[in-house]
Amino acid sequence: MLRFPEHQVAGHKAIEGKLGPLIDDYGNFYKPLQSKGRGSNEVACYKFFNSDPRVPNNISQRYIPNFHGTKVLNASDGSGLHPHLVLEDVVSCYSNPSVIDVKIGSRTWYPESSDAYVSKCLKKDRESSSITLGFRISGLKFVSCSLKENDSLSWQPDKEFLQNLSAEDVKLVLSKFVSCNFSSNDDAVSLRPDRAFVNEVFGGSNGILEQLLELKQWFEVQTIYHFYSSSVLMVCDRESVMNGKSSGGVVKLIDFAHVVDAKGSIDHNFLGGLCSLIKFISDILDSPLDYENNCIFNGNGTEDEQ
Ligand SMILES: Nc1ncnc2c1ncn2[C@@H]1O[C@H](COP(=O)(O)OP(=O)(O)OP(=O)(O)O)[C@@H](O)[C@H]1O
Ligand SMILES: O=P(O)(O)O[C@@H]1[C@@H](O)[C@H](OP(=O)(O)O)[C@@H](OP(=O)(O)O)[C@H](O)[C@H]1OP(=O)(O)O
Repeated sequence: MLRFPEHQVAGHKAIEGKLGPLIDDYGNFYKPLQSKGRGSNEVACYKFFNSDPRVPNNISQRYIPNFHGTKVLNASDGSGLHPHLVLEDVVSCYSNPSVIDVKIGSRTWYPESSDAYVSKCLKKDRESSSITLGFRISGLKFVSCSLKENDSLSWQPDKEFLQNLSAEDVKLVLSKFVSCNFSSNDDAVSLRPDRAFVNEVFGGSNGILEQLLELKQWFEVQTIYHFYSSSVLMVCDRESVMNGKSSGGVVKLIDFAHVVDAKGSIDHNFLGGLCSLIKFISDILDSPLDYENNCIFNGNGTEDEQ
């Protein structure tokens, strides 16, 4: 039985009669091929990552979701049969994952985009943290550890909220990804993050920071593709970490609709954004309390002095 992916945090969604991804009980994530060549571009990329020896094994096996070809399925929008990419559902092995989708790059439009497309992307890049930080948080769903009755267990702010985050807000949101101390939607933006899992999830030899650094090493040399508008998806499951079942978090590279031929040059746009994200995560690991002592998040994308 196919269903809407309950842990999907960004992108086109299979809700309100729209075309979006579906999942099954066997760990598959079915992403509909998008129109205007985006779907076929993505299929070509996944095929390439699966088979081309120029992509090192540590990159293709660890950071790219497994690809199982394409399958024609009934589309979520009721329009009939539609081809879908069959991907590994990278959150299927977790019961309550926290997920954050970070769109990398200060520029999300690809070369040869139409003027209208450039304007659309540039507007979003300017309004969000993309231009200033080299990345933006496209979506998230964080699960708290609260076992109190009536407490909401997850925080999934809307798109408008995420679109307006300052650098400090981004730091706080990333801190919340590794924290335990929020229990309702409102608390989620007003409490100081306790960073209960910062070392387990961001730190350590298997943690997210190390994974991002490994990805960065590849981007420092790869001249095959430029990844416009692609995301780094970061996942952690607090229960598994607490029970010692899983170490750290998981990093995956997703969304290859606008990946283009690099023509032999480094992808500075992606590399720059990745370095910036790495810096944010290193800072959170290295100086856990420096900014939390000075401000709290008031939920409006601004800070209040304490
Ligand atoms: N392989 C996967 N396993 C689990 N979840 C996934 C996977 N791929 C994508 N997702 C979920 O779906 C969301 C959207 O993915 P993706 O960016 O590929 O879609 P999109 O519709 O192309 O996005 P956009 O509208 O930004 O172009 C991600 O934020 C993530 O929550
Ligand atoms: O609707 P489209 O043409 O698929 O374009 C989507 C766009 O609608 C979507 O924005 P929003 O409507 O959700 O605000 C973009 O998401 P971001 O806000 O994360 O940029 C998609 O990236 C667009 O897809 P594409 O970039 O392939 O044109």
